[in-house]
Amino acid sequence: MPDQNDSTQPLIRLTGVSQTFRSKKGDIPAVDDVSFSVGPGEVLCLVGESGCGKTTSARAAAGLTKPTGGTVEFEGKDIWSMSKQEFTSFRKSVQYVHQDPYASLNPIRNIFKTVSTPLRKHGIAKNGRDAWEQSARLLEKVSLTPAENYLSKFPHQLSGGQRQRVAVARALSLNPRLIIADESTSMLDVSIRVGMLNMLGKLRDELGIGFLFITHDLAIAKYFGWQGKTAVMYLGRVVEFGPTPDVINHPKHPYTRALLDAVPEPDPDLTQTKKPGGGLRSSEIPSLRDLPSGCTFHPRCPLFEPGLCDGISPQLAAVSATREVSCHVVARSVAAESSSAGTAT
Ligand SMILES: Nc1ncnc2c1ncn2[C@@H]1O[C@H](COP(=O)(O)OP(=O)(O)OP(=O)(O)O)[C@@H](O)[C@H]1O
Repeated sequence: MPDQNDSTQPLIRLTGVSQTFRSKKGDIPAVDDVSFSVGPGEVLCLVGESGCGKTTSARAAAGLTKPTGGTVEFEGKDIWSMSKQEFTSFRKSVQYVHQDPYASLNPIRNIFKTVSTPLRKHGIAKNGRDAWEQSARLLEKVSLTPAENYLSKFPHQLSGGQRQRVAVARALSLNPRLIIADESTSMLDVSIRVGMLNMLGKLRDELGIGFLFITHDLAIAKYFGWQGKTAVMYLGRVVEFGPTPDVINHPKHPYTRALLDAVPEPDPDLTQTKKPGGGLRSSEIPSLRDLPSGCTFHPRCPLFEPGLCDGISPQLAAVSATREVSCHVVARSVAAESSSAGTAT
């Protein structure tokens, strides 16, 4: 059963997941052959430009859409082969916190009603008084204190940061094992963002909640996912994967380097990684309906080699014990480095 804690399995595992949307103008391969997993208390950041398939992958992980290919497992069990009861239990265990809390909170429901509805619906709160007390405790967990000051308020009476905390409190009401946070801090001011990220980090540490954290901003991945892993996505595919410090301090894929170059902030660690040549040949993102041949990044890539990169599609492959990169040129130079190291010894 998904509610039971099986520590040998990751919470969520996507294997070869693809999602093609049908449209009148043609198919849209939004996600192609994406694999990743997140365990209890772990953080995986999915990073990439708008439209690269982060939300589509996250929605597949949450069971909100059934992918057109591949499998999604929760604690080792294929979610699309689960019984109705198991699927309901899985959906409680994996909670999605949306980008825009104002859009996801019902404006005519006060905060008590917002937070207590799942408690009542799933029989977690026995009666009105219990629902009030549990809702207050949930608000305290997200540092909205004293909770009594917030329970009777409506979303429009709260700041953006406070609304986002209410959305997290509502997600916590079902004791989730995994939270999918989709750009959940992008609409907030920097100081409020940091407070929110610290609060999410506390939930990860204290409650052992796993996080799939979706962001276009590598600086946010660095802050929240430093002890976790980062997968960089481009046009529906993962192009680089590894421990966050390695990906950020030693980016290998030219797209990851370009994303780091685009981080507009005086962070000395990130600035140090900006290397000449990380700049793109083109700023234009190709259409998913008309993907470039070979490596789909080749029209923008500073390492582009005609005949190789526009001819063969690279696979995401291990370049070290912990890193995977999808790039012909990087794979070749890693292979050359290891063979010359082998010759030297
Ligand atoms: N239901 C849908 N029908 C058709 N196309 C879709 C649908 N959902 C997403 N897409 C398309 O799939 C692609 C990937 O979208 P997705 O929202 O997953 O990207 P994203 O990386 O999360 O972007 P953003 O950061 O802007 O949210 C986009 O081109 C998008 O327009």
